[in-house]
Amino acid sequence: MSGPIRVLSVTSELYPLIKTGGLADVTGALPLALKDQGVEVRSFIPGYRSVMSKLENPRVVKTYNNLFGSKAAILADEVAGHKIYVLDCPDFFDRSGGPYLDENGADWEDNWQRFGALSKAAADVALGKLKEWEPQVIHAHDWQSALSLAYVRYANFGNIPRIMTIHNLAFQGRYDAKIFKKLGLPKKAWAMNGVEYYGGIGYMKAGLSSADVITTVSPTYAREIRRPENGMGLDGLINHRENDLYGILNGIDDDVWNPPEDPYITKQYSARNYQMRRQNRFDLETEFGLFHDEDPLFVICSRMTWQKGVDMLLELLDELVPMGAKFAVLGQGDNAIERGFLAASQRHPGRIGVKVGYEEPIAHRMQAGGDAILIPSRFEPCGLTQLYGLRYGCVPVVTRVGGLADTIIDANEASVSLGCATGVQFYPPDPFHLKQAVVRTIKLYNDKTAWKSMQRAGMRSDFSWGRSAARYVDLYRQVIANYDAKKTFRPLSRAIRAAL
Ligand SMILES: Nc1ncnc2c1ncn2[C@@H]1O[C@H](COP(=O)(O)OP(=O)(O)O[C@H]2O[C@H](CO)[C@@H](O)[C@H](O)[C@H]2O)[C@@H](O)[C@H]1O
Repeated sequence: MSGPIRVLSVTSELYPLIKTGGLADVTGALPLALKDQGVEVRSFIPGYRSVMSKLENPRVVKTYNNLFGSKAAILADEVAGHKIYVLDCPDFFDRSGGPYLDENGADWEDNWQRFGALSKAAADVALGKLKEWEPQVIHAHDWQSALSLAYVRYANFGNIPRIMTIHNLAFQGRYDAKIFKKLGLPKKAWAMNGVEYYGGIGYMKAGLSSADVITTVSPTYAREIRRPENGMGLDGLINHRENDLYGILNGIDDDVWNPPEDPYITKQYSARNYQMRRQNRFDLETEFGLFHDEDPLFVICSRMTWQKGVDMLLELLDELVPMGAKFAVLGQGDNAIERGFLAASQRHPGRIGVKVGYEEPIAHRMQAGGDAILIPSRFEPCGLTQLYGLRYGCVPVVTRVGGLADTIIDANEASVSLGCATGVQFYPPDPFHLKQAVVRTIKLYNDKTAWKSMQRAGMRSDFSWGRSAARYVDLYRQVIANYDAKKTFRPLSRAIRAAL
């Protein structure tokens, strides 16, 4: 094959243009890592207000008079090293509030149209309707772009290999059956192996059943979602697709998350002089209104949702503070959880500091100044904040689930004596085991030799994108090779699957 592999990545978030969570970090970093490995990724994203304001030199490459009832255009641009196509559709995307939620935190009522339109227009690009560029693979991320694979699959003309990546199965985009007619898909798509899902429409379901290959963001999560307790109703389908399912661990963008050159922190440092973190710790304590003392400083930087298990921590705070733990908390999400943390900070001034909101610079300062980052997730497809913690010498304390299980080496007797422990793991995710983990962490923190060794081992570990990007390259190569002249996909052989 000559020239770079051409991939269209379809996503509702992309750092640094629009981010609400880890999806943006991955779709922002992976294309750059793939560029170094001979893949040209162009990303297809919605023209939210914040995205439109960051465009530099947009060109109109396609127009629509009626895309789900609205006028729209596809713009091409290059921003922050990314080649992007932006769906400019003011009716759907030019509004205040977030990408998925309005200012009151409710789902936008027209999300099915907004992300239906995104998917339809992305499928047009995939099917070669732009004169300037034709991709060889379409790669969709999460439910918001999943329908693009169905549009490609059911198109009358053209077809290319279709890859679906699950970042989080908890969000699925489920809608009433009555929207089916408005999606513009053929009747045959209304089927159990199509877009129909428990009598309605499931966007994630449609993506999973239309994909040639499915990936998720860690090997352990790939196994977990095959079980009813983690499959969120899709475990049956996922088991049916077991031969097409791959777990590829996320990496981190080590230019963005880079302590020696992080512009957001007071004192830059590296693995060699990480003691300089002390100044960052002091400043973080000041920023969160915490006492300056030697007690361990736990940081939490997370969406405030059931998934993240932060409600379990809330229950325990009144017991943990007297044990000598201090907490700096940054997050937003569930109102009851946000209120709970704010109330706890009132009860324990100087020991618990809380900021409700989304602040990228503070997220960096927490990693650079915290002693340990707490991630008590009930499930975690990969998790990125533990990887940032490793790189910043902020020791991760995590549940042994999903990507957290794959990336952290628990501090047991063997790993501590070998100097390869990088964090603390606990299981199952419940308040009792969380409390034990915090107690164990405080003990380790007070053993200065063990603690330094954990920080150093974490900072030595390499979770940059290189290796994982190489797995995506292999996958792209294989799916392209397995498309025959009739443009149908031959499932990958067992030997190839094993090699991937
Ligand atoms: N209040 C706040 N202010 C500033 N920054 C904040 C913040 N709250 C969170 N963040 C940042 O958002 C990102 C969250 O990363 P996670 O891996 O926890 O992703 P998330 O659960 O959103 O995404 C899903 O997708 C990713 C990507 O595949 C998976 O790793 C993950 O398991 C899955 O649940 C990090 O960059 C973190 O620093």
